[in-house]
Amino acid sequence: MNPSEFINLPPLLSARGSVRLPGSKSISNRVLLLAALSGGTTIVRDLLRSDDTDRMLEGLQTLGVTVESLGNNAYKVTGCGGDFPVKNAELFLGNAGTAFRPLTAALALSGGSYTLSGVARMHERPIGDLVDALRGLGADIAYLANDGFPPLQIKPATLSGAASVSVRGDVSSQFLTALLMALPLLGRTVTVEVIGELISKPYIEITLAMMARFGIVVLRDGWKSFTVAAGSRYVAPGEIYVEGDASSASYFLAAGAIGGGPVRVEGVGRGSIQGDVRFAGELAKMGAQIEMGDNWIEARAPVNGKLQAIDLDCNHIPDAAMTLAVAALFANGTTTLRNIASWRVKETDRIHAMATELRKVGALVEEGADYIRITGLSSEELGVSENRSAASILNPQSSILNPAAGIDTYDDHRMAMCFSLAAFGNAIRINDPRCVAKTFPDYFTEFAKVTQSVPVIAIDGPSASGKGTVAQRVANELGFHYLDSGALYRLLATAAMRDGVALDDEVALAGLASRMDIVFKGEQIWLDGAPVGDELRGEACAAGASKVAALHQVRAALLAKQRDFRKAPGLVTDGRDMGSVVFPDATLKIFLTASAQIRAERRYKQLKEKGMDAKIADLLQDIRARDERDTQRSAAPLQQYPDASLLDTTTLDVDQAVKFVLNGYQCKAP
Ligand SMILES: O=C(O)C1=C[C@@H](OP(=O)(O)O)[C@@H](O)[C@H](O)C1
Ligand SMILES: C=C(OP(=O)(O)O)C(=O)O
Repeated sequence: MNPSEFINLPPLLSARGSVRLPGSKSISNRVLLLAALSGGTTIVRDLLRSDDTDRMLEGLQTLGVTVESLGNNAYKVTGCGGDFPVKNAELFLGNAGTAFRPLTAALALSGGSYTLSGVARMHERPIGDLVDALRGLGADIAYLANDGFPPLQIKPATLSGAASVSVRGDVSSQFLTALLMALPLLGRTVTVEVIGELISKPYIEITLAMMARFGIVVLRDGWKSFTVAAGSRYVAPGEIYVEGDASSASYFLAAGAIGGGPVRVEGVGRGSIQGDVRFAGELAKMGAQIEMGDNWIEARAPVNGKLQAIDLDCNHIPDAAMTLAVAALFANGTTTLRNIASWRVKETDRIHAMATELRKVGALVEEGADYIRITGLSSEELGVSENRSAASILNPQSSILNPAAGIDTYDDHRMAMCFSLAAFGNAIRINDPRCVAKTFPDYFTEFAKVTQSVPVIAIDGPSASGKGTVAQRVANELGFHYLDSGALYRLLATAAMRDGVALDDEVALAGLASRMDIVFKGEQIWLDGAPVGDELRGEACAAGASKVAALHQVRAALLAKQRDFRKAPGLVTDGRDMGSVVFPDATLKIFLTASAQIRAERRYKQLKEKGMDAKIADLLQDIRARDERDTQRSAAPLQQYPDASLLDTTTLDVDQAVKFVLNGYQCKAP
């Protein structure tokens, strides 16, 4: 992992489309292990390829199990009937709970010498309850560092012959899963008694369903005890398909609910054995419209457009519940997610991580030992109009607007995936996005395919080309926001002179630049709530603007400021580097120009109308000199980029130019 990497997500307007889900992590790793423990070969299709499943695949191969890739995520596993050929090995299992816990149990009962280790965080994730249970069966397991935690040393042992064993169920269900999957190796009847309230119950259902596919029916008394009968042997099912991952589905379903939808996920549905499909029902409680088929689920925004807060016991969906926490940002009211103590011992302390990062985007968060309570900033609370989409509702003062900040992901794939949804509020930076590789390496590519960013029409061009007039008119026609980027440096100079900030105090100027509240309304510009008049065009202001524009931190702050104007439903902006530097992903880029002669004539007419005196020849000379400077400068020189359409207005009037831009946008609109 490289924590210095990040991905910048643009502000999102909407979500629609369809995603084929990668295979379920929980099913993939169970199937691989059970296939290895079986006699015979198993063809596994649609297996998840990710860090967690790679750790299981490597582990099995180290143990001497033959796994052959057939291409297209299909694998042939030749089982060893529970007798691993390699009796002495060191396994590195990363941070994969579904590899570490089940392999610990299987190896503890299989008569070899093994050490099992993982990443640093894995060595902080508890395993004591499982080790205690295995020791109850006579297994020889030692802690190599801290008691109760990996790394572990397993040695051959004389197993006890006990008919029953107890395991605690209130820290992780993976301990019970691991025991159940390993018990058939003993060849005799053993009953597992569960001590304490079993958490994450649906994962036990997955375990039982997979064991059944490999020929072993576990007898059960509710959630209290489970019996594996003597003579139970895993039998390879021949061919097995892995369902799509229901936890991974949650991000796309939430995107549909927040961003309008419909967003469809393919690979899980009504027929799924994964508990996380119930996430869809919980999203429906927030108002989302959900439809479900046997192998697909589709989500849309609520009929009235607004998600509602919920108060929910999330013990049955510990992983997908994280997605609800971020969806809560976009809901009216306060959402409480309860009974999630297990979040504290997963990839990171997820309650703390979630609370910290949600606060960065402006949410009010209360964190408890086993709950999290989130108040998002709903449109109602901000008093913005009804027809505004969920976008732009986040707190404009939040620290995430500082370009140097970003959402930290704590090496937790779900933190990264969850916070991609916050882009429906504002542009967002996600740090260390590659941590998604734990379960979904292509996540951000897939997410980009079903989300549409807030559109930007970027109009660049030389001075006096009339681009400002055209841009304002286009913004009015479309009901979009408007940004006159050239005015920003002059506004900063004005604000600095107003506040007595020295024009060479880089740090103070950059702070002022990010604090300035600027509104463009038709021809009028408002700075911090007051209209700015002709002083913006004055000599003092122009000189101040050129001084502040030379300062690096000011340019960075103003870059962020310009990007903040990108709010739903869209932005029209004019300047010199809008399409090339500020909004390189603009929906439509126009290079608007006219001959120098016609620009001089237009400027002359403008000045005349204002009662000012001028000479066309002088104006023409000025314009030529300015063109020369703008095209020759080293920082973002003025030029038509290959992805911008040329709009030469030499022979066009304003109406015709506006029409050209609107037509161009029609063809490209999201
Ligand atoms: O058995 C499984 O496949 C899993 C069980 C759950 O863990 P806990 O039982 O520790 O909650 C879940 O969070 C994890 O991602 C996968
Ligand atoms: C808790 C998780 O992983 P693990 O299987 O490592 O427990 C998870 O994927 O959210």
